[in-house]
Amino acid sequence: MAPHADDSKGFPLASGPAATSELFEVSSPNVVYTDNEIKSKYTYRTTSVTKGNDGKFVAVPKETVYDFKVDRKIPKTGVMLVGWGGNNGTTVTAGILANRRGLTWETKTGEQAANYYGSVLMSSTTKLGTDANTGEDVNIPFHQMLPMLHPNDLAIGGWDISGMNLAEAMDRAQVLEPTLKQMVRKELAAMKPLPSIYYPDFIAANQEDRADNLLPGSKACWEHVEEIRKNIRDFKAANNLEKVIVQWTANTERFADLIEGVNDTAENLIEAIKSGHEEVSPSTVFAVACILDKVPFINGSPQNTFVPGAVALAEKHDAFIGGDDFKSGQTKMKSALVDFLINAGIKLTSIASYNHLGNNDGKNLSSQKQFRSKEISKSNVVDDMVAANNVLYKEGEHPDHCVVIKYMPAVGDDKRALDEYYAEIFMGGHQTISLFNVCEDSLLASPLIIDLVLVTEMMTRIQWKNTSDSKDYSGFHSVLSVLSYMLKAPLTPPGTPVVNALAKQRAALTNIFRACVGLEPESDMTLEHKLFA
Ligand SMILES: NC(=O)c1ccc[n+]([C@@H]2O[C@H](COP(=O)([O-])OP(=O)(O)OC[C@H]3O[C@@H](n4cnc5c(N)ncnc54)[C@H](O)[C@@H]3O)[C@@H](O)[C@H]2O)c1
Ligand SMILES: O=P([O-])([O-])O[C@@H]1[C@@H](O)[C@H](O)[C@@H](O)[C@H](O)[C@@H]1O
Repeated sequence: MAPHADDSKGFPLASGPAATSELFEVSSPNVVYTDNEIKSKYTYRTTSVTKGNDGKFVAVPKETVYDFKVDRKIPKTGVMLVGWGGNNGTTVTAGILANRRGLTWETKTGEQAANYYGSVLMSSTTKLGTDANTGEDVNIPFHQMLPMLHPNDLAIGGWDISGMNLAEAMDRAQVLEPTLKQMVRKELAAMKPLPSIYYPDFIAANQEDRADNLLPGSKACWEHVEEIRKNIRDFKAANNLEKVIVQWTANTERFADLIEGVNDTAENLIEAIKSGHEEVSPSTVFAVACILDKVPFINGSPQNTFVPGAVALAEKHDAFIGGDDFKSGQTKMKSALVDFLINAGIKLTSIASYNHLGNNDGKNLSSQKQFRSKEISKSNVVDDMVAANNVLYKEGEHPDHCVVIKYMPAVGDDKRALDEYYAEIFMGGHQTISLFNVCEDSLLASPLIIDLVLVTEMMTRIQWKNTSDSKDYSGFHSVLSVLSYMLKAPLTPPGTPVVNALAKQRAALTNIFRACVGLEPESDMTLEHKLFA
C-alpha cells in the first residue's frame, strides 16, 4: 500500500532505510572507527606566499593538523520545500517517489526506469585510490565516500502560495511523462502544500492569480516566523524525524535593499520583522525562522535572501545556510567551458548568453525586477576565473558578458540556452564557440535539490578541531560554501573568496570528504605511472 501523507505530515519515510553499508575502510594510524564515529587526524598542506622587497615571491610550505569527527549514524531526515507546488518541487517529489518504488514506465522510446541522473552524489564516482596490484584507478560512487543519507529515505513536505495538491501541480508543471504521472498520482494527490507568506512586491505581479493558499499578512511580521517554526516542528514530529532541511525553490524575488538599521545586523533584522518593515522579503523570513531553530536553510533562487543581518544571525546561532541559485544548465556549462578556455591560455573576450523558457519561472522572470536578480547571479560566474589569469587579463579587464532571458510559453520547461563564446587565440586569430543547449530545467534542477540536501545533512555530522588546540570540536562555518558546485552564485563566509570554476568546486567537495576519513586530496599526479613503468 503506497504511503499516504497529509498537509502537516508531508510525504512519509520509506519503509526502512535504503542506505547501504559503508563500502570501504581506511587502514591508517590516523583513522579510528567506532560504532558511532570515524575520527581522523588530517594534515592540511598549503603554500603560504609572500613577496620580497625585490618583488620576488617566496613560497613557504605550511602544515596544519586537524582532527575530524564524522557521526556515522544516518538520521531520519526530511526536506521541506518552499515552493513545493512548483515545477521543481513537484518534479523532485515525483522523482524520489519513483526511485523509492523502483518504478519503470512506458515512453515513446521504450521502457524508462527511475534514476538519479544529474545528481553528483548519486550518479557520479570519485577515485578512492589505485589498485595495490594492478595500479588501476579504483573509483567508487560519490555517495559512498562518507556514510550519507539516501534520497529514497527522505520525508518531503513544504509550502506554496498556490493551494493545488501535488498531483494537480505536477500536471500544471507539464514536466513528467503521463505514464509516470499516472503511477505517482495517487500519492501526490494526498500531498497539499502548507499555506505560505506572500508579500506581492517581491515577486512578479503575474504570480498573483496562483496565490490562493496564504497566511494572513502581506508584509513581514513575527507571527509569520513563529508559524513557519511551528510548521517545521509539526512536520518533524509527524514523520518522527531527527532532522529537517528547508530549501527555497519558490519564485525568484527582487533584491531587497540593504538598509542600515534594518537588515545590517542580526538584532536589527529581528526588530525589522517585528515592526513589519516592508523591505524584509518572504525568503528572508523563512531563513530567519529556520536559523532560530538551527534548521539548515538553502536558497535555490538568485535573490539576496541572506542580507547581512541574516548571515550574522546564522553565525550567532551556529545555523547552516547556503545558496544562491541552483546551477542547472546554461551556467553550469559556462562555468566549465570558461574554466577550460582561460586555463588553456585562450583569451575569452565576449560571452553572449541568451535563453528563453516557457515555464512559470520564466513568467516570473519576465518582470524586470525579478529578472535583475537572475541576471546578477548568471553574470558573476566567470569573475574568479578571469581574475586568476593576469597573463591574459590586465587588472580590471574582463570579457563582455550579456545575459538575456525571454519568456516564451510554447517551450514550457524545456529552456533553450543559446550561447556564443568569442576568444582571441594565437597571433591575432579568433575562436567562436556557439552552443544551442536545450535544458529541461526542472529535470536538471531536481537532482541539485537532492544533492544540496545530502551534502547539507552530511555537513551537520562533521566536526573539526585544530589538533594543537585543546578546545572542543566545532562544526564548519555557518555559510556552507562547500555547496558551491550546485549553485550559480555561491554564498561564502564574509570576506572569503568566491570560487565558480566548476572543477575546483567539485575538487573541494571531494577532498573535504576525503579529509574526513584521513585521506590525502586526489591530485591526479599518478607519479607511479610517470616515474617508472
Ligand atoms: N533549472 C531550474 O529550474 C532552476 C535553476 C536555477 C534556479 N531556479 C529557481 O528555482 C525556483 C523555482 O523554479 P521553478 O521552475 O520550480 O518555478 P515555479 O514557478 O514552477 O515554482 C515556484 C513555486 O513557488 C511558489 N511560490 C512563490 N512565492 C512563494 C512563497 N512566498 N512561499 C511559498 N511558495 C511560493 C509558486 O506558487 C510556485 O509554485 C525559481 O526561483 C527559479 O529561478 C530554477
Ligand atoms: O542554471 P541555468 O540554466 O544557468 O539558469 C537558468 C536560467 O537559464 C533560466 O532562465 C531560469 O529560468 C532558471 O531558473 C535557471 O536560473
